[in-house]
Amino acid sequence: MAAYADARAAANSVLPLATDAPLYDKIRRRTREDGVEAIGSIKDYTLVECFRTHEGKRQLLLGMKKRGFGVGKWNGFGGKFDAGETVRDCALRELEEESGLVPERMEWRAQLLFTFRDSGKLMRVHVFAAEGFAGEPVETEEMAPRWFDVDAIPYAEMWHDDTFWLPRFLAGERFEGWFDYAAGGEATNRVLAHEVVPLPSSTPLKPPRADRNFISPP
Ligand SMILES: COc1nc(N)nc2c1ncn2[C@H]1C[C@H](O)[C@@H](COP(=O)(O)OP(=O)(O)OP(=O)(O)O)O1
Repeated sequence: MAAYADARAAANSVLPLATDAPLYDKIRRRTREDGVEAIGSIKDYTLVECFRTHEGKRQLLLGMKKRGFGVGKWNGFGGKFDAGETVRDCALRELEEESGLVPERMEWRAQLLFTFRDSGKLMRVHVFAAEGFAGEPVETEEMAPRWFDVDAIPYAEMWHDDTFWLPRFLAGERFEGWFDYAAGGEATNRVLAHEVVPLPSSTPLKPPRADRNFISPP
């Protein structure tokens, strides 16, 4: 089972990790040690964290998710890829669809991996920092937006993983992270183990192309 999953993950993992894939190795090791499938299928998402300075304070825009995965939690803006999209295209489209905003500047800063103890699903989330917006965000069918001072982020009402990586993101770091969720993922919202690895300074500021970034389980 584990060998099959490894082969399948390798075949599917067409979007290279920013680093040498040490986190994938650890995830595979966890599968072997626990006998719980950790890389059954890989699904890619984008997530955009929007910043502004308002009345002298640095602020982060979060949206209250109104439906679907992560409903009831504050998060950045993003989602799944449409056919043929690059990572950047997906991030820009999702941000505009969910908030009405188009940024002047957006840079890729992190890649997050999520595993769940009760499923073989591996989620890979490409995180951007965006800045420079003409208007105010609008409420959409998916998100109700609100600006938060960066020293008043509502971590208790967010995905548990945010407590581990968002402070580092706010500090301007670039990294790759792995967050291993307890069974019940969305409902229990508890990270059992995590790792955050800084990206080497030589890492390009844009993600690799994602031409074949459509990964479906066999
Ligand atoms: C599991 O932990 C997560 N933590 C954080 N911080 N963010 C997460 C986690 N899991 C997913 N996300 C992000 C990734 C995406 O930005 C959204 C989920 O996107 P969604 O499923 O809503 O995708 P859409 O294409 O927008 O969905 P629709 O089909 O409803 O349009 O959350």
